[in-house]
Amino acid sequence: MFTIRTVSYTDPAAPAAFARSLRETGFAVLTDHPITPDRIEATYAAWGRFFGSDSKFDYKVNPERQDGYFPFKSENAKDSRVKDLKEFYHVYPDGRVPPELEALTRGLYDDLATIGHTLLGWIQDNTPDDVRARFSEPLPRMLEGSRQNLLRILHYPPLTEAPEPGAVRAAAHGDINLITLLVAGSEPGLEARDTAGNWHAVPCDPGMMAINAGDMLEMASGGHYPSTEHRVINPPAARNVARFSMPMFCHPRPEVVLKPGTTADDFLTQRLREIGLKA
Ligand SMILES: O=C(O)CCC(=O)C(=O)O
Ligand SMILES: [Fe+2]
Repeated sequence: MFTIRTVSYTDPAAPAAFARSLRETGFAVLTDHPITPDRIEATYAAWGRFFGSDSKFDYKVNPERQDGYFPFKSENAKDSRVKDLKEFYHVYPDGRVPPELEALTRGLYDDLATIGHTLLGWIQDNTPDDVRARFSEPLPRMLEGSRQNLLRILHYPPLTEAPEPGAVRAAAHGDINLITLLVAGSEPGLEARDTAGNWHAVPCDPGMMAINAGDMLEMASGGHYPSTEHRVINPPAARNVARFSMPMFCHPRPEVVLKPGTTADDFLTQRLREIGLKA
């Protein structure tokens, strides 16, 4: 059975149910979280204007710092030959954000980072002792003082022509980081894969937030929390519209040891090469 549990952020039983869902499926869905649908909609609208204007080309990604604008077809999933049908912008605390988007985006960034810290505390407290003993430090502490958390603003344009065979909005992949927080996308399309290879739509009604475990949490927990593959499928012909989403990737401080001999920085560098974002 592959059941992604939906838990209320305010329910005292939420932390245990949340950790259980992550353990069983690599995913969990939160309701009653503090980021309101209005705010999400306003953020998508403002970034939609940015992606619709040529000023985005003034913010082209700085390959050293990885901040800024990544044009359409920059990234491929690990081991995928074709590029994803998306353009996106990477927000880091030390990186650039266009001035008209600064207040909205930085506010959201900070609130998501705080929620991420809380959720890592829930996971920490609800992980069996033998697994917890592997963590080089408590999970929430891995995030404290981190400048590496990444808010990615994604724009998947409507499909204009028949895409290259195999090209999708986002090909199947696992995330690199500890956990990812995904407020509801502007359209459906996100799916998660169970261990038998079947795909399941991830609930994404307004007001929901999906959370998934990434490769770093899988590694640090010795596989207790699976980094479940997920993808974003192309829109149906009857609803060929743009889709916006904004995953917050919670990343440890670079020197955090994920497993003996591997720091977060070592792991990130290796994975960025694999997905074509770093030379
Ligand atoms: O657009 C989405 O809903 C998910 C995007 C995603 O999985 C990613 O960027 O890693
Ligand atoms: Fe992802």
